[in-house]
Amino acid sequence: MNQLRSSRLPLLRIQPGPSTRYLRAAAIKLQVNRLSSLSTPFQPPQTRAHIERRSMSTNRDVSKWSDISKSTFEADGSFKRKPSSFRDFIQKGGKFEPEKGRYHLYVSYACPWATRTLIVRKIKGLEDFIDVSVVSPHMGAHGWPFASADAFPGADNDPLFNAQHIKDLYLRVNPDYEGRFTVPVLWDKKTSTIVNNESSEIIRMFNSAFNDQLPADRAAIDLYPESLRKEIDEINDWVYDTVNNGVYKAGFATTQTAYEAAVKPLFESLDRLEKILEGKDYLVGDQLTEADIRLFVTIVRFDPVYVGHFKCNIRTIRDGYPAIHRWLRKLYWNNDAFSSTCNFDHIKTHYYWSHPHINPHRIVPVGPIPNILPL
Ligand SMILES: N[C@@H](CCC(=O)N[C@@H](CS)C(=O)NCC(=O)O)C(=O)O
Repeated sequence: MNQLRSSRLPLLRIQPGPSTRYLRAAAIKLQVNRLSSLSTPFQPPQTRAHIERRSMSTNRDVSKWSDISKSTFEADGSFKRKPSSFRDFIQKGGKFEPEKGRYHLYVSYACPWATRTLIVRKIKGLEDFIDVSVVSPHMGAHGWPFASADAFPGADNDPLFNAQHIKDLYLRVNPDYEGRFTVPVLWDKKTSTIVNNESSEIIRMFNSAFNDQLPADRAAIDLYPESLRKEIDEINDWVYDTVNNGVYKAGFATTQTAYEAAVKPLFESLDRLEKILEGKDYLVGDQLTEADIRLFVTIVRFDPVYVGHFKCNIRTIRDGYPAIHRWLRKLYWNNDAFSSTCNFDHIKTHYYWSHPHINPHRIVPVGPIPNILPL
């Protein structure tokens, strides 16, 4: 009782009534619980920075960046993608040396940008060099959750910190981080930081940084060969703007004008790609390059998601673009790097569930059946 009296806890006031005895017992139990949590005997010493970091990452309201339904759009109703924030490189002699097992890749199977990195990791045979964790496709108010927060089939827990969401990793690196909590994230276990969160740069690193340590046949695979760089850069440029990002610009537009300003160039670019791919297996030269990988991740999502969810419905790939369709199916059915990294359940669930501002009832359409046609 002495302890009770000396505590600063306000005593609960209980009005007399039929269940007074039950309430009084509950109130005493509550006081005791509060006291025992106050008198925890030993707390491991923590640095001030540690305490601040923890409280910043847990208490600060970051929903403006984590919750896509709170996104603010441009005044003209258009969607503008912000540049990625972490732009370091894995390279010999640099801050981030190419070392087997040092780096961890956080991805979503739903995300086209993240899937680029999975495809290149597989093509280059880097599975033993860089381990991967997959988030749940339900990107909600806190952004991307790990399985511990949302046990979706195929999702993983965070093996490094048991983080509940991708945002926890960003805030661990920088408690003041102001930006979107995107995947992919390439994480350095040695210095506990994010090396890079820009897929176009991660795939370049995977293409060459580990070559010295890879078997000769894998090291020889070059998805960005010197002789084709100019052509690859040129095609990447307009494909990024009008196709990869074009589907998002159409889907996230909040005015008719902004929507049409995105959907028309998108289909003009598909028409252009159709011509390029007539009688060809690859976009640039006669070999698989990063240009194919960067386009593939958008095209494989096109009929199952972008046609309906993002209103990119002037034509479908399967009915409107025979050359693109053949190129898509050849990559998917003939190369395991493309099919094994493609999870249509995660893809469809993510888009239709995660954008309630577009699809308020979160109903996932059943079709198209099948998601991708046989060759
Ligand atoms: N430029 C980045 C874009 C990555 C990106 O936007 N990822 C999306 C998923 S497809 C994301 O994580 N969005 C979370 C958000 O915006 O809150 C890259 O290519 O790596």
